[in-house]
Amino acid sequence: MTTAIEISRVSKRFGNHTALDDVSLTVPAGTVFALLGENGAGKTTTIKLLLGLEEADSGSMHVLGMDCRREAEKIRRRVGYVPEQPALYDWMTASEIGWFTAGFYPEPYEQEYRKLLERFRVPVGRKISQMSKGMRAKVSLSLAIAHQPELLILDEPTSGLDTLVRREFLESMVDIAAEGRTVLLSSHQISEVERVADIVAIVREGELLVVESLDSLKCQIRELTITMSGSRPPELPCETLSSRQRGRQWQFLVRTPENTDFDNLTQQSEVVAVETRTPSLEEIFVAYMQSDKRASCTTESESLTANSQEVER
Ligand SMILES: Nc1ncnc2c1ncn2[C@@H]1O[C@H](COP(=O)(O)OP(=O)(O)OP(=O)(O)O)[C@@H](O)[C@H]1O
Repeated sequence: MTTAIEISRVSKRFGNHTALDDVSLTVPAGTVFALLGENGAGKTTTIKLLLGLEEADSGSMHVLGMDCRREAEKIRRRVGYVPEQPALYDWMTASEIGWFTAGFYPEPYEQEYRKLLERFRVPVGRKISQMSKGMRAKVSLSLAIAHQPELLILDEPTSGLDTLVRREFLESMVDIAAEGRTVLLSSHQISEVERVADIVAIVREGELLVVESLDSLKCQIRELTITMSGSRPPELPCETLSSRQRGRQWQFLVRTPENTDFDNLTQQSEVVAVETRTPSLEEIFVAYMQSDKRASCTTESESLTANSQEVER
């Protein structure tokens, strides 16, 4: 397994506020890796540290084998980055901004950029100031990928874009990963992430709660709806991420080994019926946000390694 990003025990504080707290994770090359978290969770901070735009207080970070502190400039040359609010020169046309940016990269940057504008149907002669939000986003993405970076980092790439543009963006990410390149994506649009991500990391207030392949998360997390004849809650033989009671019905999101058979729960006294369902990524995300316990990252990184090998195959 080759590694695109390696973050080891990184912490970052802004004054008294801890933006990242002892975060470690590995992004295998050729995957779409999604960083999920609520506002202020530390997603943008992670991205800025990776690009050397901020410096970590402790720990180490490597991108494509390069040290984020010492080799930031080299990293920025090899990585494509679409920030949350791309800063584009408003007075330039789409074509001019491509010509200008081409000066920083080897050929055939401009040619590739023009092909991308054509694919995204962006009018090349239109000034950035006269473009819609979606068109600007497409220009940003084209600028970020025209040098065919091995790693593309996108911070909230689809927020505020319409469904069709969002779909185009997501399809480009899948295409990029299919070519063996890596995409790191920070997002609030969880249902979209579910369509494209291979690996998901959930961050809450600077803490990494889980990092795992999406397939494995979806195999191991189940929603259980248990109907009881009395008021006592059922006893569960597994880790509970969230629970909710409505009268005599209990709903749990639980984490269990794959293929756990819950039928034998009906042997417990007062258990009348047990139903199971695979939750959506959004439901899993909400459960982690509401869980008060920090999940064991050691176990999960172990399973991540196993699952990344699965992804590679
Ligand atoms: N330059 C800074 N100075 C002070 N505090 C900062 C700075 N940058 C980020 N923070 C704080 O660090 C925390 C993490 O911010 P960050 O921008 O990484 O969150 P985020 O997950 O990207 O949020 P969002 O989804 O809203 O963009 C927040 O509490 C934020 O206020």
